[in-house]
Amino acid sequence: MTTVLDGKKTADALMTDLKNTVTTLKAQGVTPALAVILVGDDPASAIYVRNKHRRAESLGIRSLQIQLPKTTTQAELLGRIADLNADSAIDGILVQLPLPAGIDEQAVIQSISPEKDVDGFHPINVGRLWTNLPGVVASTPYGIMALLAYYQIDVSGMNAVIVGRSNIVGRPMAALLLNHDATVTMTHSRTKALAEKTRAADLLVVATGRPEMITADMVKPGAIVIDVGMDRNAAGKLVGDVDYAGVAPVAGAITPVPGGVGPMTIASLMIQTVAIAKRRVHEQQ
Ligand SMILES: Nc1nc2c(c(=O)[nH]1)N[C@@H](CN(C=O)c1ccc(C(=O)N[C@@H](CCC(=O)O)C(=O)O)cc1)CN2
Repeated sequence: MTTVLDGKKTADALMTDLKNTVTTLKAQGVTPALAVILVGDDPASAIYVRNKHRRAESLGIRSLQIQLPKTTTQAELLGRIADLNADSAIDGILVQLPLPAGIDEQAVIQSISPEKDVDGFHPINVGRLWTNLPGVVASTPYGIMALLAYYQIDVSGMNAVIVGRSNIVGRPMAALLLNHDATVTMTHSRTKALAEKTRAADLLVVATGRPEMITADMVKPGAIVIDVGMDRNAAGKLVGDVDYAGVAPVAGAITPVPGGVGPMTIASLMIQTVAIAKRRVHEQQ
């Protein structure tokens, strides 16, 4: 029997506990606060930002949504970030990606204070992750680890294969799995004989943006398959990077799309915003 790793159910369960933590923090005089900057009018980004805002409000987290026009200059954006860096009532800052052409993504990420970089994209937080030191971790890989933990899946000693080497998912996922004692293989668009590698995986994490590219013949029977993709197929249906109908009967456990990794990404953002805010309690004392 294949286990469906239900990200929506898991996120809801984790958020119930987090809401209690927020209530306790507020009683101690700290209201966690998250600032999300959206530049431009990308429709998918607008939905993700709205969902982040709704989730934050439902938990009692103060949510600042900063919507800037697509004509915003890099200097203007850096100015807004500098103001948020200096605001002691703001715990987490994130700039929704992708950014409009003409804005240097790395310059923007690096302008966010590493202590408030709730996306975990700042090189200081990336370095902390790769040296297995405490720090903020990118929300999607963090959420995948939380989902595996919820289903009591211990990755220690597993052969983990990651397909995709993005800064948002593939690379931080590799570091997290390594930190949890998995044996990690990174693959990408230039990898030769990809199917040979994916078939060796006890745990397969796919984040390529190529709709339904992982087919049943590429998966070891019983493997745990994590699908980070969110694509539209030719018929316009929302699908992942994994051919769910073909792969689910082969896999031991699999995430659906939608309702798998996506909800865990937003839950992780909330968890890490609250974790940053907790530091303020100690600073106050
Ligand atoms: N600054 C950031 N930008 C982006 C990130 C990020 O972590 N930080 N990740 C993605 C977008 N993203 C969050 O920002 C995100 C994407 C998808 C979902 C989600 O819940 N998806 C649903 C399906 C939604 C639909 O129906 O369209 C699901 O999988 O069930 C949450 C967050 C890129 N940018």
